[in-house]
Amino acid sequence: MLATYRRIFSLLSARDRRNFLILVALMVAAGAAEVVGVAAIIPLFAVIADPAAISGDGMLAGLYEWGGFTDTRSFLGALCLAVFTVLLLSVAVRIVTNYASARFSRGIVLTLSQSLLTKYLRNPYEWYLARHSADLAKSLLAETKQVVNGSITPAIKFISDAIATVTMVLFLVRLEPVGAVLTAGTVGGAFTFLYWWLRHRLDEIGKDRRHANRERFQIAQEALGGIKDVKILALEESYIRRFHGPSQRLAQHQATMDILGEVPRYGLEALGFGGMLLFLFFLLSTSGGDPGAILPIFGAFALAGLRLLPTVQTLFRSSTQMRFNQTALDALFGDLSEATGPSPRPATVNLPLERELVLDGIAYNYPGAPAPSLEGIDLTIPARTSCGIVGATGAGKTTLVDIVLGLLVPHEGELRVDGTKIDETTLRAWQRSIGYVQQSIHLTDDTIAANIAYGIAPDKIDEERVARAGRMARLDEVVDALPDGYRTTVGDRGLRLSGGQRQRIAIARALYRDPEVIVFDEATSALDTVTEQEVMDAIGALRGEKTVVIVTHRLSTVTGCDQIVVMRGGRVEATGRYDELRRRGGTFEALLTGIRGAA
Ligand SMILES: Nc1ncnc2c1ncn2[C@@H]1O[C@H](COP(=O)(O)OP(=O)(O)OP(=O)(O)O)[C@@H](O)[C@H]1O
Repeated sequence: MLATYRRIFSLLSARDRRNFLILVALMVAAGAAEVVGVAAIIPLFAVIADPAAISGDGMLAGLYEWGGFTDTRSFLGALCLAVFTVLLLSVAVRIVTNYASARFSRGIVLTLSQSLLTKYLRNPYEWYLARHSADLAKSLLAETKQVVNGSITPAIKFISDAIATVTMVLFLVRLEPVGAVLTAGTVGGAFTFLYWWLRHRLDEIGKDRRHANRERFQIAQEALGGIKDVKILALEESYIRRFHGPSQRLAQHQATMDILGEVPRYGLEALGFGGMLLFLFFLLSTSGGDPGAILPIFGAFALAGLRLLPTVQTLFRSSTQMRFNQTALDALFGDLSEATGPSPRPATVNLPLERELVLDGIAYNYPGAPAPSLEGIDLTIPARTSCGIVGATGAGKTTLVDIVLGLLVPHEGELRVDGTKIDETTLRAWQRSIGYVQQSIHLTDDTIAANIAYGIAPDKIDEERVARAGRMARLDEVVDALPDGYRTTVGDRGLRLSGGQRQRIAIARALYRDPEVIVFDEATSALDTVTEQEVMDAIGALRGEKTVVIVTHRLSTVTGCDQIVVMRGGRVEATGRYDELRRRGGTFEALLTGIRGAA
């Protein structure tokens, strides 16, 4: 349990820690208020047991006189009212403490998911290569909630209940040491033994709950993300069945956890009742059988027991919950404490490409890959020219483009823009100069304009820029035919648009920020030849104005390029214009005649 607290504390921000200390102070006040509430009953029972207590020189007699009471009945009535008020006040303090605890826990969900998203987004691109996006989304949304509900809230509740219990037990010890120590020892011992006995089972189901939840997210993402394949291959039933297994495990583990946390309640009620009878017997035998002498103490113990029973039960429940959710907490802690690389400095200006882009002796190895994916790449791309990168599958085209985009950092060699080396100090400025179009665009369910001005707040969208980017991408002919023009909604993930239209939106998106360089990564591969021609016309219109890099399988896409780079096995095999390369043969000739496997 200490490990849970250590982890939780390390996840809290300085502000959260400060608030936590305030919360603990409130909990101590609530514990004290509870004791006062119970202690208030003692004078009441003392008067009931012995009305003579109001005469003489005791505290009760003093109160009787100070209040100007004339008979025992009215004094008892006033005492009842006072006890009730004290009890109400103690309940009010408890409500305020519980409210503060709940607010504190809810606030942590926000802090945690925010820090996790910050951590994820600041990680370099390479970090994402080894991760499943469904897993990240699950951690961000579902697991943070699970950790807060299952670990942090119970941990806070545990402290609050422990403070209340300890304060009350200390008060009872002062009142009647033997009875108090015996009761606390029996109940505490029974709970500790039960927790010890259940701990391995809780670890086991806690671990499997996390696995089952991960499987659910993966299956849901696969099924909903690939809905076309699911429909065509009639995989609906198979996915429904696959989803059922982990969902059932998840529900079962949660139910087991709930019942394990509740089981001792029934035992505790019986134990409490039996204990009270035993205590009564003990008091009667030690007081010489005088019921009047034992009534105040017994009353206080009975009331304290009434207040403590649910508290002790929650103490146990909180500890089992913490144990059950330890795996989720550990995983979240692991993600949050993972070191991120240095964040590239933000840039406010572009690093424009005026003369040439140089790749000098570039080599790159994917993490864990046995062989380098790029080696000895020397390449010069003059500004405002077009460069086609071709090669068989696995030749290293995408890796090369990711290096140019600054997503991957080369292990050897360097990338230079007009002589400036691209490193973490210049990366952001370089990336501001690049527009990127990939094979399939991720469209949001928003207007065409918002999709072109991707990532920009709706009130900041520059409509003129949208129209200009649209014109350059040859999108205006499509948009002009729509009644709402650029304000037309594209529908979830662009289902209402054809492939060519979607790709033209992708080009317009890349052009919105008016970049000097525009990179097309298999941007036309998924299109038919007629649609490809439309998109190629749009790309052709950029020639001479922008530096264009086109990665493709299809040689028809690069016929007009100023330079074509032929990749093979992670190296540059040849460079030249289309006709030159055709004459030279080699991989280019093989690609031309459709022979694959040259990589
Ligand atoms: N995340 C990765 N981890 C390990 N190896 C990788 C990873 N991505 C690519 N590779 C390897 O790097 C090499 C180059 O891959 P790359 O994707 O750059 O080729 P490509 O020419 O773009 O292929 P394609 O035309 O099929 O997209 C391949 O051998 C591939 O297996």
